[in-house]
Amino acid sequence: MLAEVADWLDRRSSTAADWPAGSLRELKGSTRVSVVLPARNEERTVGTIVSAIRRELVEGVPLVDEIVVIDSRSVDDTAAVAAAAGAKVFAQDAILPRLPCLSGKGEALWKSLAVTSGDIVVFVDADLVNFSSSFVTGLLGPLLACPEVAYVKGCYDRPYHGTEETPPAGGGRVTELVARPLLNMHWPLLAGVVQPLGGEYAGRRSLLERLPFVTGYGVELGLLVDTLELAGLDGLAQVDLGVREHSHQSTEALAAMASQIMQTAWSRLDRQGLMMPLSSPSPELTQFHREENGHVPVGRDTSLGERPPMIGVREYALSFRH
Ligand SMILES: O=c1ccn([C@@H]2O[C@H](COP(=O)(O)OP(=O)(O)O[C@H]3O[C@H](CO)[C@@H](O)[C@H](O)[C@H]3O)[C@@H](O)[C@H]2O)c(=O)[nH]1
Ligand SMILES: O=C(O)[C@H](O)COP(=O)(O)O
Repeated sequence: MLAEVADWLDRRSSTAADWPAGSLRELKGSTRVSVVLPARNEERTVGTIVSAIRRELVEGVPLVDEIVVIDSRSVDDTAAVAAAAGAKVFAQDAILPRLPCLSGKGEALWKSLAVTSGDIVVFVDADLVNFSSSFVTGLLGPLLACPEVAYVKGCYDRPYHGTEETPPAGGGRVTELVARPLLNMHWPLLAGVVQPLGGEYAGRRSLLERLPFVTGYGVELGLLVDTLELAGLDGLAQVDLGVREHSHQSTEALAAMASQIMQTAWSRLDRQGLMMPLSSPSPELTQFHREENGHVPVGRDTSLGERPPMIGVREYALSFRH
């Protein structure tokens, strides 16, 4: 690990316990805070998360000014459950309706910037099964306390199939097998980020609106690399949020996520002119299903788009805000 990274870890690490809600109230002053949950078919978990934030950080210690759920083409009751719990709910495809609709989590996050008004935007996945409002306060702490910090990434332990004999660990398969090796290879300054793909992070609007967002699952890697470029390592902070449990996708589905993350890394390297002699990566992923007659190839499209910095569409976005 580079000496700068060790130094950054010393200076820019904290834990959620360092930022109790009461202590943030004064630091918040007139800063507006939005919490955004991107949600696709999360009716089982989204209500509990929204309710906890509303109860503890809107009605309790007033730190959060709005809770927004971006309904990402759910076919279940996500939107109704989130609204009943007290969130403002927007259908992803109804935001900025004059733009062609793209799909994916990154698209949901990018569009959230058009319908929220917080100076700070906190992103929380809607599939967490052990959510605590300290996830939000932990992410807010460094941003409210330290003007040089523009982006805060959560980190945690990630249980996966834990049993009594084996301690619960081993989650974050794409993180460990794809994202971390990629970052260490090409962006060693980001080697200190414990959970580069984690869905819980917060940023200042002034930064987020200047960043492009890839539309799919590459969004976290893209934001991290682009934040490093725009704000420098010192613009980033990391907060230990404890333990995170979420619903796991199949290995087959995670291969598509891995493909999108690699395409995002490629696009950032290409932007620096490093990939010039190589042809663009193919977004087609061939996987295999075992059938009676052997392994049958199945093609999966893992292509993803990219939205420009929201600041470029700000005027249009403002006219859409409620
Ligand atoms: O098209 C989509 C897909 C997902 N989601 C939501 O995004 C969140 C995370 O998606 P999920 O499918 O649960 O991703 P994970 O398997 O948990 O993937 C991890 O790695 C991804 C890639 O970096 C990150 O985007 C995730 O936040 C992180 O938890 C959840 O609330 C989803 O409902 C959408 O809103 N739209
Ligand atoms: O971040 C990741 O690597 C993916 O979300 C997969 O996580 P899991 O291995 O815990 O399901």
